[in-house]
Amino acid sequence: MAPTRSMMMDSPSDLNEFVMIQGNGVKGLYEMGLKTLPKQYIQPLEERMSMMTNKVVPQESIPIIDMSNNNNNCDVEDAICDAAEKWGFFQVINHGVPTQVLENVKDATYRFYELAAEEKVKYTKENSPTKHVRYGSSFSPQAEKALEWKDYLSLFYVSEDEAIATWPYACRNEALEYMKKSEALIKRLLNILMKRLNVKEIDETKEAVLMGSKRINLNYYPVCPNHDLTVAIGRHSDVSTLTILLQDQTGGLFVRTEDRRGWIHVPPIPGALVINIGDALQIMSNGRYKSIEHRVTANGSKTRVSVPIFVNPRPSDVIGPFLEVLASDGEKAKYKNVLYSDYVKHFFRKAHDGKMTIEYAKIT
Ligand SMILES: O=C(O)CCC(=O)C(=O)O
Ligand SMILES: [Fe+2]
Repeated sequence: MAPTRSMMMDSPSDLNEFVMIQGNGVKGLYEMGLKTLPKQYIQPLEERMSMMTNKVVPQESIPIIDMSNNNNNCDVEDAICDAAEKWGFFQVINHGVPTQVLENVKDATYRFYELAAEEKVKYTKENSPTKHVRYGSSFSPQAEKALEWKDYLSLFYVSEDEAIATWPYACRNEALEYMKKSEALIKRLLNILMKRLNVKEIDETKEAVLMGSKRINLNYYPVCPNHDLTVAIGRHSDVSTLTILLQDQTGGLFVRTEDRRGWIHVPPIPGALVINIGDALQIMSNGRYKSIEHRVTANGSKTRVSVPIFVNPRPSDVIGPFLEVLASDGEKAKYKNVLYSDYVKHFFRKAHDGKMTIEYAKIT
């Protein structure tokens, strides 16, 4: 029997069957014409953006950095390192990734989600032929206090051949092209950030630990009924070294203020990319660069897509503060050495919980 709207509202197992097992995602819920939010998505009061405790600070903004060659390189470098130290988040323009490549990957995101559920379901945890390709909804359903209004396709990059053989046809060329064309930007950013840490050269070992593996996610946030009662992504910081995020013109990404009392909106800028420091780089820089909490609100009138590239250490790498950072002025290590795959496992074991993940690596 086809599920009805009222079944969906009342029964967690029917909802799970429809969203996850059949692969309809929250996109399917939206397309059913639900007028009220199923209770599984209702977030506790303190997590809702409409609460006073989650004050939006409209006068604040993260830095917007023009990376074009016309600018004094030293100014650009300083702006990037300052932003990484103070905000952990910034936007870049004139970054060298062609606008067409960005437009194409957004179109490809829509193309994937417009596939029939029977097609998308081939990539769920239960069905996917490879653990490197995963289609899902919400974050970590078993662990969450409440579900999130989000569908995702997560693609772990191993090699071009493997990507061509296993990534969904609807989006694989565009996702690969976006990864390839952002490589120079990633290297430039990491070189700049390393210089301030006294790391003079990114040799093979450093390159592996900084950017030895990559994951690209195609996020889809459909229009949401009673959007104030839920979130699209709960508070978290990324476990990456760096994240390169492409967002569309909808808006909804918020970053924690420095005093942790409020949230700053990251305004969409056509052609820009949002860059944020992840936990791995906070650890490697011994806390010099900040991995900041962020979240995404659900939208009551517009569908939103975003495409982050998570630049990560390899799962088998051990990460800890770089010796160059500690040597510079006899600084004490704030973090211990941890196996990166253990760190990531720790992140996925629990619900989105702001900045708690990094406690795992802290020396107390
Ligand atoms: O959609 C966004 O703007 C942010 C996504 C995000 O934070 C993530 O995927 O980790
Ligand atoms: Fe994130």
